[in-house]
Amino acid sequence: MDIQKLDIAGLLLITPRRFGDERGFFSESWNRKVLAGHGIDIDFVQDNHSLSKTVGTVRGLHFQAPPHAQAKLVRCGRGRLFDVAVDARKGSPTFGQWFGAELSFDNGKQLLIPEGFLHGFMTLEPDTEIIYKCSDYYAPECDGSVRFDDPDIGIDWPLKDIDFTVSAKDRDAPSFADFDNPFTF
Ligand SMILES: Cc1cn([C@H]2C[C@H](O)[C@@H](COP(=O)(O)OP(=O)(O)O[C@H]3O[C@@H](C)C(=O)[C@@H](O)[C@H]3O)O2)c(=O)[nH]c1=O
Repeated sequence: MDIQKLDIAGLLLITPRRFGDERGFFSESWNRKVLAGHGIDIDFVQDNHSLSKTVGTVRGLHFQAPPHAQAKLVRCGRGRLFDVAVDARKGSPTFGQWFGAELSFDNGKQLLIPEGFLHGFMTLEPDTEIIYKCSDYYAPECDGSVRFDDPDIGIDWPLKDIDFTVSAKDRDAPSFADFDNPFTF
């Protein structure tokens, strides 16, 4: 398992080893002990799985506020997506900065996102599936979102001149400057 620390403290890009043979491959998609050996011991309690039918579907930027903040371990089950985490921790030296990575079925990469980040993604292929572990249960009363195309964050989304598929909630999300930010570093 290759574990790469990123420039924003707490974010990790993880590439599990794949054991290929004539049947296909085998891979450990999460191993608590291995991550604990790198100082990250997260008690994941919920797994999420969603399918996005069209290219250019955007979900996010989302977070859950304390006391139900969530760390997430994100991977792509089918297709290809651009996954993004935004540092929303007030006082963080990288506050407001974002990191994005292509996660695909083929590359098997995973993004580990601690509490205090906004998370979102854009699909790059039809029928793309995302699967992610969460460290707290869904708590709709703590659910929040920020506009995915907020100019203050300035995410360089890979697809530009297409009609994005976005939920009504995400279309009407507040800006990064205006959202009720519960996170500190
Ligand atoms: C997130 C979530 C949603 N739901 C329900 C609520 C709603 O009726 C339906 C669809 O919810 P949403 O529109 O919020 O789904 P979606 O836009 O896919 O929301 C997700 O986006 C990504 C980027 C994240 O990081 C996740 O934490 C989550 O916020 O599913 C649950 O039952 N449990 C959950 O954990």
